[in-house]
Amino acid sequence: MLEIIRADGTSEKNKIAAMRARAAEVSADVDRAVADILSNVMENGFAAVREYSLRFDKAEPREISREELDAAYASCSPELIGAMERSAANIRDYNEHLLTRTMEWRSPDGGVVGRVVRGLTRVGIYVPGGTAAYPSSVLMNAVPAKVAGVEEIVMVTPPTENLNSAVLAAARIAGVDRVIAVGGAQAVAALTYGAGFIPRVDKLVGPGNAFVAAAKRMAYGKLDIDMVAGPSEVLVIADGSANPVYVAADLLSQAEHDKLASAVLLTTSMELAQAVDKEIIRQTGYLSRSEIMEASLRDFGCAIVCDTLDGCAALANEIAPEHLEIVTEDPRALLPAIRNAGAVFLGAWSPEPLGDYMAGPDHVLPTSGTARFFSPLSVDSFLKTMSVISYEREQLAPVKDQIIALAEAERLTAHANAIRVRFEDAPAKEEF
Ligand SMILES: NC(=O)c1ccc[n+]([C@@H]2O[C@H](COP(=O)([O-])OP(=O)(O)OC[C@H]3O[C@@H](n4cnc5c(N)ncnc54)[C@H](O)[C@@H]3O)[C@@H](O)[C@H]2O)c1
Ligand SMILES: N[C@H](CO)Cc1c[nH]c[nH+]1
Ligand SMILES: [Zn+2]
Repeated sequence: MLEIIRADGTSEKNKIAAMRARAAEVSADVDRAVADILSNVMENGFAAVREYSLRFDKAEPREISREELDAAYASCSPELIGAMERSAANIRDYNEHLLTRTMEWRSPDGGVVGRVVRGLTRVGIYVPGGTAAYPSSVLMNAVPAKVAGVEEIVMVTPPTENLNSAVLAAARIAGVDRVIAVGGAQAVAALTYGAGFIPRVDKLVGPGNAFVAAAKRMAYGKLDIDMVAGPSEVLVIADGSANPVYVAADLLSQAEHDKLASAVLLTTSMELAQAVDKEIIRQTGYLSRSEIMEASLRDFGCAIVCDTLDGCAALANEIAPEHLEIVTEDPRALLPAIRNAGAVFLGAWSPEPLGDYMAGPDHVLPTSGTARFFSPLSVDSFLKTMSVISYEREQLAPVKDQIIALAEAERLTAHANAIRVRFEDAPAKEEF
């Protein structure tokens, strides 16, 4: 059941504010719990990680062996392996197109300048596994890291029944170096401080529930993070031409992730909003995770009927959703009006699950309004760059006086000296 609101300048703003307030209420409780977990692991190391793992997931943290990965791969059906290989190939191709390459060129002074690109050394990837198994998230995290040339990829995921053979096979396909069965905020803490056999990493990426998202946010500074990728969200902008069956299905596809997931319809057609509501009830009737979907639609779902598509776009930019579908007569025409979204899906044949599993762009995307400033996970998330400067005497000579003038303006005489000594009659090397 979807609450339908007619936009009048106030009602829709109140609804958005109420959804935000509800999310903030949940996250205040979560933050308190996560702060305790982080400080306990910092003080007590692996013993604390183990205690939380037993408490929340009823299992010991452990490392998965190469043999287990091979056996898991062998036990998957050829169809599933084929689907994962194709998904991995599309993610690889997409990220190879994006890859920032090392570049060197001559500056206006004639010296050589440039930027060399390096993959990060050791990266942690978080693969969720509390209420569902996510082999696709293994690929979406690890393949871009591989394209970037990361030296060591350490994957963590909760030690639950969701750590199944598809997840392990995906790790093998993507070339993950180590798989450790540990999840939640305790996994984030272990990768932040190092705990027993769980190594400290330079950067931690990947989505997770509210506990994981809060832990990453709090750990930032001790390690780098990609973004806050928490409970899933979808926002559909549709006009009267949209098929309500498809729109309802797409909203439900994200509502099923989590009771904290959000699914919102912005439309110019009251008839469509009502038809989508009916469809949601019909489709929820035969889908398996109806309890989760009903809770997320109740607390974080609604349909808002606006006067114009530009009005829909303005509201969407304010919400800054993780996924934004545009299902209108001319979807591309609305794209220039969109500024804030993790990923935009154009038209009825680009449903959100296409992006979750296959198209190539990442499904690890910013949530909770952070698409205002965060970008999707990609090869860029795993790269760093260093600049390179290489001048010869004849290129340094014409700019020496200006460097000295700048150094003297800053009263940094040693800086000026380092230039000056090169152009004075210095003692010959042998005299030292
Ligand atoms: N944004 C994205 O790119 C993206 C992609 C895939 C999934 N998701 C989201 O990831 C989330 C996956 O959540 P999940 O729960 O299935 O798996 P998860 O691995 O993120 O979280 C499970 C962990 O949460 C911890 N936990 C559970 N209850 C706790 C409590 N009361 N106190 C402390 N810790 C607790 C447990 O340790 C458990 O291991 C969903 O919200 C889904 O929407 C997001
Ligand atoms: N929609 C999720 C990102 O919010 C990603 C995902 C994985 N599997 C299915 N969906
Ligand atoms: Zn999804």
